[in-house]
This record gives sequence, C-alpha cells and structure tokens, in this order.
Amino acid sequence: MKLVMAEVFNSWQGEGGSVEGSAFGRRQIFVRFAGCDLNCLWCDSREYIKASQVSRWRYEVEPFTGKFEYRPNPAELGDVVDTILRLDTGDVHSISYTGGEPTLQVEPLKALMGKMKELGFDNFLETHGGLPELVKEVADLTDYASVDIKDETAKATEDWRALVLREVESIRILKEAGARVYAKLVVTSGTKIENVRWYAELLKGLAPLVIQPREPIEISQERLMAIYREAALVMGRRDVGLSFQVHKYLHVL
Ligand SMILES: C[S@@+](CC[C@H](N)C(=O)[O-])C[C@H]1O[C@@H](n2cnc3c(N)ncnc32)[C@H](O)[C@@H]1O
Ligand SMILES: Nc1nc2[nH]cc(C(=O)O)c2c(=O)[nH]1
Ligand code: SF4
Ligand SMILES: [Mg+2]
Repeated sequence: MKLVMAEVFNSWQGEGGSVEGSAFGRRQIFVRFAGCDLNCLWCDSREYIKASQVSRWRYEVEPFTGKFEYRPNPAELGDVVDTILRLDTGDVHSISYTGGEPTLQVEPLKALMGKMKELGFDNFLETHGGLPELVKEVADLTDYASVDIKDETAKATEDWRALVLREVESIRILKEAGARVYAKLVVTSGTKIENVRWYAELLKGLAPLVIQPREPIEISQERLMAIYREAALVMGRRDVGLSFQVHKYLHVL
C-alpha cells in the first residue's frame, strides 16, 4: 500500500498543555502525512499542503538528530513502518500521525495505525477533524487525539461554522470509540470572544480545550487570558488550559 509522506522524525510532543488526553512532553515518533484540504493562514506546515508538490519524503537517520535522508513519493507503507521502528528509542510514548491532514489518506493511515498497535505502540492522532466520516474509520485505533477547532481568523475554509460543527462531531466519534481526546484552538489577536463562547458551548461536557497562541505570538497576554476566562466560565475551570508550541522555543523538530 502506498501513501504520500512528508517526514518521519523522533521528538517530544511540544503541544497540548496539561489537559486530559494531552501528551505534552512525551517522546513520540512523528509521522507527517502530505496533503491538506484546508488552508489555515498561519499554517506552519504550508510546504506540505499540496500533496502533488511533495515529491519526496524525509526521515531522520538517527533519532533526535534532525539529520535527514530522502525517499521519493509515494512511499511504500512497509518502508514507513521500518523507518518508524528504526527511530524507536525504546522510550516512545506513542506514534503521532500529523500533517498535512492524516485522515485524508484514511486507508494507509488505518493500515499504519493497525500495524503500530500490533507492534505494541499507542496511536496519537493530530487532526483538524473536519472530516468526521474519515475520523470514524480510524477511531477504534486511536488512543489519543488532538482535534483542532479552527477559529474564524484561521480562514481555513469558506464555511467556517460548518467546519467547526464537523470538528465537534469528530470529537464525539473519537470519544465514543474510547479515545482520550482534547480540542485545540489556535488563537490570534483577532479572535472574537463571542466565537470562543460558541466553541466552549459546543465542547462543554464533551472534551477539554487548550488555547494555543498562533506562532509567532502576536496576541497580548491580556487578550489570551480574556479568551481563557470566557472558555472556562462556559466549560468549567477544570477543562480549559493553555498550550504553547514549546518545540519551537527549544529548536527541536
Ligand atoms: C500542522 S497541523 C497538522 C494537523 C491538522 N492538519 C491540524 O491542523 O490539526 C498540527 C498542529 O499545528 C498547529 N499549528 C500549525 N501552525 C501553527 C502556528 N503558526 N501557530 C500555532 N499552532 C500552529 C495546528 O493548529 C495543529 O494543531
Ligand atoms: N515537537 C513537536 N510537537 C508537535 N506537536 C504537534 C506537531 C505537529 O506539527 O503536528 C508537532 C511538531 O511538529 N513537533
Ligand atoms: S488544517 Fe492543519 S495542515 Fe491543514 S492548513 Fe490548517 S494547520 Fe495546516
Ligand atoms: Mg508542527
């Protein structure tokens, strides 16, 4: 089975803060899929959005060195499995499937997640959640999931409200399948409090929320705390936290 890969590397999970379901600070092998159907203004993985332009994928030669070698796309699933196993340092908490949008290549994603489970690893799915029918296909294989709620200011797609509702539906599906799930909202200085209230109402009683400032950070601390407070007032104080992209400050992958 073939898939369009972007990169495979070993690092620690730099996002997710301290809410339930987060794997922040856990060592993971990151499997980044090429291709995405959204177009977030601030996407830090822009070079991988158009799958057809990702002619080769890269993999770390030695774990946690940032030294890469390249292979042509599409990748062979067996090669990706071998690459993951070569990067296993024995202390890996879970395998992170990210992108791009991993659920777009649902058949190879499912096969890969199944294989990694068979080999004794936990699966951590990083998704925009906009395609609940695809999320459903891998829900039973997912141990942890970080599902983005795309703020209006991300300008990810035309019908932003419909996207948010689909993302919440994905969270519901993952929860019902028994996964540990949290929602991640990337915020900017333009994020509206009324929108935050709406996301919080949708998530209340369903999954905790982390609020992650867009990098590079431009939002003021005051604004960030106003967003936090609004979400916590709706969802309850236990179910809201902040998340920062710590890997970017530590200059690791
Ligand atoms: C590159 S995305 C890939 C997974 C999936 N497409 C998604 O958006 O959830 C991985 C994570 O990085 C976050 N992210 C990307 N660019 C960012 C930025 N400039 N600042 C903060 N978070 C960012 C996304 O919101 C998402 O949670
Ligand atoms: N260290 C590290 N943590 C991450 N958490 C989410 C990431 C992603 O791009 O999906 C990511 C990433 O690219 N690196
Ligand atoms: S959904 Fe994820 S990969 Fe796609 S553009 Fe947005 S942040 Fe980037
Ligand atoms: Mg990233």
